[in-house]
Parts: sequence; C-alpha cells; structure tokens
Amino acid sequence: MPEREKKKRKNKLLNLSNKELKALQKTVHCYPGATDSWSVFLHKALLSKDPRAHTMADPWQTAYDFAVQVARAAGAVIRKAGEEEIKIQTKSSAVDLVTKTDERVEKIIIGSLKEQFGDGTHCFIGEESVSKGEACILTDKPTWIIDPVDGTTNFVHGFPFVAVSIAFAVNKQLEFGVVYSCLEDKMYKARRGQGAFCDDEQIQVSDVKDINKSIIISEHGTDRSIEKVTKIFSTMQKILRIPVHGLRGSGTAATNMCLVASGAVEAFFEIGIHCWDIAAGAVIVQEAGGLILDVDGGPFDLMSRRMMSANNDVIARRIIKEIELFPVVRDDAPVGTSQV
Ligand SMILES: Nc1ncnc2c1ncn2[C@@H]1O[C@H](CO)[C@@H](O)[C@H]1OP(=O)(O)O
Ligand SMILES: [Mg+2]
Repeated sequence: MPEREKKKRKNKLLNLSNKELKALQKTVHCYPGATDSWSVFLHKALLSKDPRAHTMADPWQTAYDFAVQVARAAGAVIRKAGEEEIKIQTKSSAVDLVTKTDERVEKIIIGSLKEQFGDGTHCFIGEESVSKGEACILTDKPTWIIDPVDGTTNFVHGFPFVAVSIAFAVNKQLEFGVVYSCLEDKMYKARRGQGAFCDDEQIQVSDVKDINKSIIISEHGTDRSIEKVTKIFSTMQKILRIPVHGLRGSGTAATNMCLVASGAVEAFFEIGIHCWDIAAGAVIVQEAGGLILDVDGGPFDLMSRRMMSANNDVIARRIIKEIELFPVVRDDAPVGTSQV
C-alpha cells in the first residue's frame, strides 16, 4: 500500500487530523509489543475512556474492553441462531461438528476486531479459519485467539452450555481472556495481574486440597479410535476410584475452565484440546488463583493440545499421576501433518 494511503487509513482509524496525530506521536513512546500507530490509537482511546489508564504499564485495556463487547454481541447471535433450524456439517470426523453459526460468528468477531485493530500489526487465530487452512502459529505479535462457538455439539443439541472464547497474547504471553457462556448469560473475564471476574464479581478457585473431596472434569474429544477411547476411560476409571466426589463435563472446554476458576470444581484436564478452546480460560483460571500445567506436570504449552487446570498443585499432581498419555498432533504442526 502506498505510504500516503497508509497514512490516510491510519488517520481514519484513529479519527485524528494530521496535526493531532503529530502532536500525539510526540507525547507517545512505544508501548511494549506495539507499533507506533497502535500506540497512538491506544493512547487516545485510553485517555478518552479512563484517565488512570494512559500509563505505559497499561497498554491493552481498550482491547480488553472491546473483546468483552464483541463476545457479548457474538453470544447474542448464537442465542438467536439456536432458536432456528441448525444445519450440521462435519470436519475431522463424523462427530466433529460445525454449523453455519460457527463460521458466521467467527467472521463477525474477527471482522469487528480487524475494524478496530486492523492496522496489520495484529494476528488472528480462529478455529474455523484454521480448519479452512489458515496458519495456527503463535508469534510475538499481538495475537487474538478465538473460538466463536465452544461447545458446538451442545449448541446443535440444545444442551445449555455454549461459550464464546476470546484471548489475546503479546510476545506469546496471554494478556487477557474473555469467556461468554451465552446461554447462561455469564461473562467471565480476566486480565493478567488483575484478578478474574464473572459478571463483575471477583471469582476464586476452590481451596480444597483433599482429592477425596474434589470434583474433576474431563471430556472425550472427537477421536473415537479404540486406543484413545480406552486410554481416556481408563484414566477416568482410575480417578473415579481414588475416589473423588464426582466426574463432570459441560461439553465446552472454555466453560469447564471457568468452573475451575469459580470454585465449582477442582480440576479440568484434557488431551486433544485446541489452543482456541483454552487460551482465554487459562488466563481466567490463573487470575482466579489456580494453575495451568501440562498433563505430565511440566510447563503448560498453549499449542501442545495438552492441558491440566486446577485449583492448586496438590490436586493437579494427584490427578496427573493417573493420566494415561496418548500422542496428538500439535496445533502449530505444519499443515498436512498426519494425525498420530
Ligand atoms: N479433538 C478434540 N479433542 C478434544 N477436545 C476437543 C476436540 N475438538 C474440540 N474439542 C473441544 O472439547 C470440548 C468438548 O469435548 C469443546 O470445548 C470442544 O470444542 P468445540 O466445541 O469448539 O469443537
Ligand atoms: Mg472449542
């Protein structure tokens, strides 16, 4: 794009005159991980929204507020679509469902985010875009990670847990997560270092340390090969026999993580999950005082498709002892990598 066009576009986005833009550029140094135009945009937005927020230490508040609005709007579209006839298609297997609503809502979310933050410096990873062949690589750039309809099977069946999940990472670190459980109308959100909230009430993980007094969540995924199903059920059997108070599963990973964050259950783990299912939930669990690990107890890797979230280390490590591992292809594996 020619330089003059770029400038025009930027000014339009910022709604600033050239003179105003120059004045702002003088006052703004670069926010971490941001380009100049992005810094100016944030500076202006932050000044107009929150007089305390225009410090260098707080660059992402506008993006966070916007993500909450977008998630709420997307949830309203899903609720409305649920009242109409739902046409189902399949993706990787006969039980891996997708609907026009998944695709439509992802377009709405990414479209709105690009309108607001689309100066070319931001990346977008969305479940439906990736399933159509777009890259799923996490770089240091500001990156939005989106699951438009988490719990598509629930949505199709009218099982009442469906979530919109929007996360934002910079320098590969998750900055905030928003999970809107749209049929329950519950808005979960968290920003790194600022606590986790459900409908503006702060939430906290449970303080249970005794595994015998815990409820644990896992899901079964969409791979029905006998080897994987056997391992999953063998793990569940061992956990049930510890014994724990119960096993549960809402059918949406994002909501499951919010249940850990709000103290309704002690842990949720899964192998086979994708980055868009868990990115937002990971921030929410951590900000609610919980922890995120790999299913072997090592450090969490967003792209590994393996995740253990728990209220504390004692519960996490007790469950990890029982997990039978099986291989999965990473989210960031080259396109066309065959399933294990
Ligand atoms: N292959 C897979 N293995 C495990 N979980 C998966 C999966 N594919 C999707 N999920 C997610 O796991 C939860 C239910 O098992 C949902 O959050 C679902 O997301 P989805 O509804 O967005 O597809
Ligand atoms: Mg999902």
